[in-house]
Amino acid sequence: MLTVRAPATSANLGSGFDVFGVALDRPADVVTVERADETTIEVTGAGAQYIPENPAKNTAGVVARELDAPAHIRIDKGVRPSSGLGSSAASAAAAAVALNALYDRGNTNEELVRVAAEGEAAVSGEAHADNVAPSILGGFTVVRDDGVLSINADVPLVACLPEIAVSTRDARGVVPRSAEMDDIVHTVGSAATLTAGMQRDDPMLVGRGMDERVVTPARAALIDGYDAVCEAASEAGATGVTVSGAGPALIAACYPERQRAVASAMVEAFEDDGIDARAYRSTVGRGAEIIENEG
Ligand SMILES: Nc1ncnc2c1ncn2[C@@H]1O[C@H](COP(=O)(O)OP(=O)(O)OP(=O)(O)O)[C@@H](O)[C@H]1O
Ligand SMILES: N[C@@H](CCO)C(=O)O
Repeated sequence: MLTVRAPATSANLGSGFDVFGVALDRPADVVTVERADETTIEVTGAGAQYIPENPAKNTAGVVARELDAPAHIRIDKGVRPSSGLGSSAASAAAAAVALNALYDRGNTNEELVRVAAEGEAAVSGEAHADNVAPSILGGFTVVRDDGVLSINADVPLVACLPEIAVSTRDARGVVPRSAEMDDIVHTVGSAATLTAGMQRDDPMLVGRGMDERVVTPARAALIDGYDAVCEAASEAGATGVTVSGAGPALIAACYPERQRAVASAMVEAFEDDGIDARAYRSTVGRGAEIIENEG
């Protein structure tokens, strides 16, 4: 029996649609695996009632199939589904790390990112790896077709999760199919600024680098209260705010001394709009870890 904790993540960070991701300190999924003749899944925790236990429809079950590693899989959800905090990815990442160790498969973490992305494909229709990469590797990650980079960074973040659901499938449906050249140039400038900010542990550059004009406005329209929450976060000292993943969570960067105020301002702004919300204060966190191994 083996247990792995895999963290929530925030994908895109505005300018890095389907490319950038970052591991958060919390929340996290905890996945326990035991060898079995065929895969079965049991889900408890946040939003468990919305998550299929059929292995073909659960990201962890798809990972077990991809690794040819049948197991009884217990998923304790810390990351609520349809949150924009990489819920389906956290289970996929934890299962990949756990089953790779349980069956001694010897895959590298980079190989496990590809396996876990197949789990994501099963639920969202596309194998984007920008949540599973940081959930497995930790840090700030850059995913391309030809590989994945991970760098450690020390930048305070606030993820604010309102009590509304937006499915990744729906949020991918509103992404424009084309963009104007000046918006593309702007996005490249932002993405480079954000990457430099992560390298330098500079919250101002990270926040400025979140600015993006094509995907974010289309997604923001699906999130009640978006403009008011961004404004409140900025007034409280956020250096940048954007949609986390496919939403409805928002992610903000800030200096350490402003983190508490930014978190409160975001929650209050959602509440002023009649929407309950909670904030997670985080830094750029670690990736999936084995927390129990009973041989
Ligand atoms: N192990 C799992 N954990 C969570 N959701 C799962 C899992 N397996 C399948 N799903 C399904 O995946 C969907 C949730 O994934 P979705 O990508 O919409 O949310 P998310 O992972 O929180 O968002 P994002 O990718 O934007 O951060 C739900 O339909 C849920 O039933
Ligand atoms: N890059 C993905 C992350 C959500 O799974 C998206 O924004 O659709």
